[in-house]
Amino acid sequence: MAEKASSKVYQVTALILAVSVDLSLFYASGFAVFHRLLGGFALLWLSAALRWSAVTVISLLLLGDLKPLLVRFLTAYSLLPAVFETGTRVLYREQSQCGPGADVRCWMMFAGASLGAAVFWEITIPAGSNQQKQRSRVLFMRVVQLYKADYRLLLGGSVFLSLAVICKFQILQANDGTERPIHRLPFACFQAIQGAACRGGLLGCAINSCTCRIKGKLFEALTKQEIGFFETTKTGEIISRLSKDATLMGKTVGLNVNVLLRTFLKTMGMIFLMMSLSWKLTLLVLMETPITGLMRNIYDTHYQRLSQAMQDSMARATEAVNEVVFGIRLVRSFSTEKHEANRYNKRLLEIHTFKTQRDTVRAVYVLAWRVTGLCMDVFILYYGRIFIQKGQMTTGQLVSFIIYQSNLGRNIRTLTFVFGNMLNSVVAAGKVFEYMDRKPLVSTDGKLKPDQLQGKISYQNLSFAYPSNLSKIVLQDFNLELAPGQMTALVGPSGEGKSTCVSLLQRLYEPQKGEILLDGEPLKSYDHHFFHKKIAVVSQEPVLFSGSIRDNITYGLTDCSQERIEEAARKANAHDFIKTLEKGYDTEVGESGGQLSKSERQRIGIARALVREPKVVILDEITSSLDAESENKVLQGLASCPNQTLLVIAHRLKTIEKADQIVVIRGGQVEEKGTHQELMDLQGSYHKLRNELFDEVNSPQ
Ligand SMILES: Nc1ncnc2c1ncn2[C@@H]1O[C@H](COP(=O)(O)OP(=O)(O)OP(=O)(O)O)[C@@H](O)[C@H]1O
Repeated sequence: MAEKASSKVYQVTALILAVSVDLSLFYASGFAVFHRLLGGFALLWLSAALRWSAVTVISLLLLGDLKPLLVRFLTAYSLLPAVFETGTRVLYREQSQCGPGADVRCWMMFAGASLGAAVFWEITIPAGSNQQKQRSRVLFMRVVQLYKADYRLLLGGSVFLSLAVICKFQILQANDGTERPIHRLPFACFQAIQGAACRGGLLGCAINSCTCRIKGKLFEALTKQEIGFFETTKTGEIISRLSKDATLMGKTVGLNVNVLLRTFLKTMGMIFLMMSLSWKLTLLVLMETPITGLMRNIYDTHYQRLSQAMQDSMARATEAVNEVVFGIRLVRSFSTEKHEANRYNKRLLEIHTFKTQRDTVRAVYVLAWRVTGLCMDVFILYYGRIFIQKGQMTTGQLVSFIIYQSNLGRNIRTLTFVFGNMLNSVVAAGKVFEYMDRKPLVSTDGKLKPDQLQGKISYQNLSFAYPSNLSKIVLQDFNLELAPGQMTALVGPSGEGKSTCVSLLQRLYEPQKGEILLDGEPLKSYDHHFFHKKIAVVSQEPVLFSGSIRDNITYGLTDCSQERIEEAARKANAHDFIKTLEKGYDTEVGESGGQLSKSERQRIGIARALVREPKVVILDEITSSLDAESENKVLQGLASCPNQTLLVIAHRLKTIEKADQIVVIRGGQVEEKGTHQELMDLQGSYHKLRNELFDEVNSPQ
């Protein structure tokens, strides 16, 4: 306690000492300058340097470590009096009121101004933003690289841009009331319009072309991601990156850089013209820039936050619509129309709230921005009048200056706006590149493509949890062998890991421990296309894409003869029903195969798997949509390919009994395995399970 109190006393004493030393130095430097002890500016700046050293050393002694904001404050605070005095003497050839005879009001004014400047600096260029800047630069250069293919369009656009800017100046100069040739005005106008139109057209083409390229690349990268990625990333976010962020990113170079460059050139030209009329008024006008920059910065932060929140709500609203459209049968049969309408209204209200907040922020910003512009106009008129009275300017020059200034004001506002936009587009580019650069956790760069494949599968000490729920171990030390040419049936209670075994064999996920071998080689060492041609899967609900039956059967294959298609369809027991259709194999299946029955979709799914002549066939509960006869025919068809390894998840007793090996899975492990007879004799899990299934099948409804 006593220690704390003494430390407080020490700090207060040190602070008083620091302020006293600084005030003494402040007055001493004023006194020395006043009496010209060392002569003019040299002394002014020497005393400023001395003050800076003194306050820095004292602050270091007091605090031990100086934060960047404090360093900025101390620097501004020590140097400001010297800057102010030098400026007044050079510009007005007189001493400022805060010169040698300065009083404590000046001291406080400098302290306040320095604090304001340091805080402004901190907000606009925060300390530690170097890393961020470096990253933005790298991202920007990467976007520029993407524009490489459109360099001709960009080059043409830049030429027309320069032309338009030059002509605009000619127009302004011809109009500013000074003695410049007016007869060239119509030509300059024509050139400016032509330049602007051609520039817009060419750059627009470049933007569109680059945006398409970005979207294409992003989509390609997305399709390579593992399933876990899609399970852990929101659909709305993926769609937002593909649509909004990719579009924003495409505009980075083509639009923002173009506007930035054009406005920058115009601004520079305007400043030059204004300087030639009155450099003092020009400096006054330029003081608006940091203020509008700061306002824009604050506005951007809030606007982006609210826009993001609004987009998230929009994605949720779209999701709600999608769910209802896809599940309209369920909605109707549970009569939840009102409930769904309320749910959607709630989402709309959320969007509306964020939109209102965002618009309010925009309105406040526009108001502040207009008030700043108005204040600047008043200042210009006030000082302009003074300069006219002093004979430093003519009325004509002031009018010309005001014309330029209104142009400059517009340009400065455009510059801050485009700069903000550019930062946004670089942030968007960062998000897009994050997906483009993402390496899928399930790699697809294996090279192995053996001429002969037996189809022997071994699960070795496999442990696995789904990426969306890593805490729940689904398979643990799982070991299993599937022999070539044999049929293995996976059975077990629901939710014990049967489908997970299949997903891992398809390489939809990567196990956390252990691995699966195909003919003694890890699955990941096989070439991606080769592997998926050799392992075919038919799932419970096969997905069909819109197109013909033929397109769906040959999905992903480039050359596939009609005989091969028909043979696969026969094995899948699909050929007969396809032949009865008016257009046969050219019949359109509709969106997601909606024009076919569940069983027909299933059989086309089986034909699609078999046409690839795979070595390993996986049937994941196909019995749920096939009747016993169809399933029998499918299994017979599969039996006609004796070398195929068949893995079946089934609940139908007859299917299971036929298997060469039956594996009971419970708790993510193999509990029992053997033939039907062996397991029945064992009187264990399988026996019990079978009795349960038998009871289910025979129970009176
Ligand atoms: N994509 C997923 N993300 C997270 N957990 C999952 C996922 N898929 C399945 N699970 C969980 O993993 C466990 C095993 O599921 P799996 O689908 O492999 O069981 P199953 O034996 O095939 O069941 P069923 O016979 O009902 O199809 C379940 O507890 C399930 O909740």
